[in-house]
Amino acid sequence: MILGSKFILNQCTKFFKQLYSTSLRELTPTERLNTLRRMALPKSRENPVIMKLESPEFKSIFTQELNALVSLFKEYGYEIRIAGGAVRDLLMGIRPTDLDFATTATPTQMKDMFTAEEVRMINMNGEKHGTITPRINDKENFEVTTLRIDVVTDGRHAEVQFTTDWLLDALRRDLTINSMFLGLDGSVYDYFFGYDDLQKHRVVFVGDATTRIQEDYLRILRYFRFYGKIALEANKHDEETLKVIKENASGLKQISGERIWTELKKILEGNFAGDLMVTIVERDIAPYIGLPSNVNVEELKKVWEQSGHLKLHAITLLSSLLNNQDDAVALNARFKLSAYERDLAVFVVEHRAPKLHPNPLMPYQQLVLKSKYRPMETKKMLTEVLKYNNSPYLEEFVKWDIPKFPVSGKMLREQGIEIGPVMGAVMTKLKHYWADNDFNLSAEELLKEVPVLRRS
Ligand SMILES: Nc1ccn([C@@H]2O[C@H](COP(=O)(O)OP(=O)(O)OP(=O)(O)O)[C@@H](O)[C@H]2O)c(=O)n1
Ligand SMILES: [Mg+2]
Repeated sequence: MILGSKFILNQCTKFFKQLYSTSLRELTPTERLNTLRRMALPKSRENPVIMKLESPEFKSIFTQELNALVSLFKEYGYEIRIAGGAVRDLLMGIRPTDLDFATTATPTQMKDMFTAEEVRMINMNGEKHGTITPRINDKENFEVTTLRIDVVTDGRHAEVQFTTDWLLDALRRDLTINSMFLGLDGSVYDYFFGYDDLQKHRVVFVGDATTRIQEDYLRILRYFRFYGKIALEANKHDEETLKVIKENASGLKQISGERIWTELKKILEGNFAGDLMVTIVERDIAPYIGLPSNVNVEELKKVWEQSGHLKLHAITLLSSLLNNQDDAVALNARFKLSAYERDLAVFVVEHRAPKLHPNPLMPYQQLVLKSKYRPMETKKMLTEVLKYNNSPYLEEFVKWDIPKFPVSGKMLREQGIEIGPVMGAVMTKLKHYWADNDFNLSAEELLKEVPVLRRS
């Protein structure tokens, strides 16, 4: 029985590969749809409606505006359903953050309909790929995308053909768990056993994994992100999927650093982040996403094991792979990090080596006042450093209030120092002196040092 189903699966996979070796582009539009459908059928469910959803999360998505949108499509005789991520989330009992809609109406049909009904449409950039965004009652926007197949993909951009076949739109999606539709009456349409995979906590591509990945190489990272989201155990990957991922990893080179970082960050913030990063490194994916070729995977393993429970910032965990500050600078060049993320990467690498002092927190407290960043920001970054090291003093450091520097500008003016660069320089030196003396000096004691510091 098991052998039998494996045989069928292999045959299907062969068939998929054969088809994609002759480009879809060479076929006529009708031939394309027919061929894809023929290919998909053996892997799909005969009756796609698997249940009726009635959960409170589902009910909570209905607003007056959504009801108006749905009535409009009904009136004009077009089908509309919720698609992809939101269906997955609802089936997991999660209220989705955003809803994507799919429809049998073409973009032109939608435009005609909304124009006739005097519904404003915004952001027409998506039209080429089938997306129209009506704004209902001047209150709520809905992204509605025409069912489509991807005719040509270069791994980043798609040339699309519209269709009214729901199965084919499901087939072009990345993972089975992301390929379901939800009718507004609660009917769940699941062509590729996404619900079964969700229940089994399995992350697998729709149809042929190679094809799905080559349509958009970012899907490699999406695989790991969704693994973190739905799997129950750290390292229970489908070996065949990992093999295909490894074979295609070099395609990630052509994906923009910003897109990679958006995805990678979510992996680093999710479940099993450290384990997933280890897999990413061990399957030789790291160099293609802009990580150094000689990443320190042992350090990552150590940090994950000791500090994984501490909710590390994505950058903190990622920094464990970096060998030095140059690596952090290179990472920023590829990922276009935010200013804080960039500073944090450099800072963690610079300060992660334990600092020895009879009073273990003192070097960190001193640094808060002495670093080039503002004290609050330095404290935040140092908290990450202490988490990185799973320091027993973490809690104490977080609770520590940054002491108020006792000397004011007015006091310095009374010492004959003019407002301006000289005062700034003296103030900084005084602050360092104060920190170096463990914050124990009073204003008078500090002011005594002014003439000395002025000369130095
Ligand atoms: N590279 C991609 C990106 C998206 N999709 C499809 O488009 C849907 C919406 O994409 P997106 O919003 O990026 O992801 P979600 O699955 O909705 O996840 P999230 O909750 O993070 O938004 C996905 O569910 C999937 O069906 C895809 O097939 N391939
Ligand atoms: Mg989404």
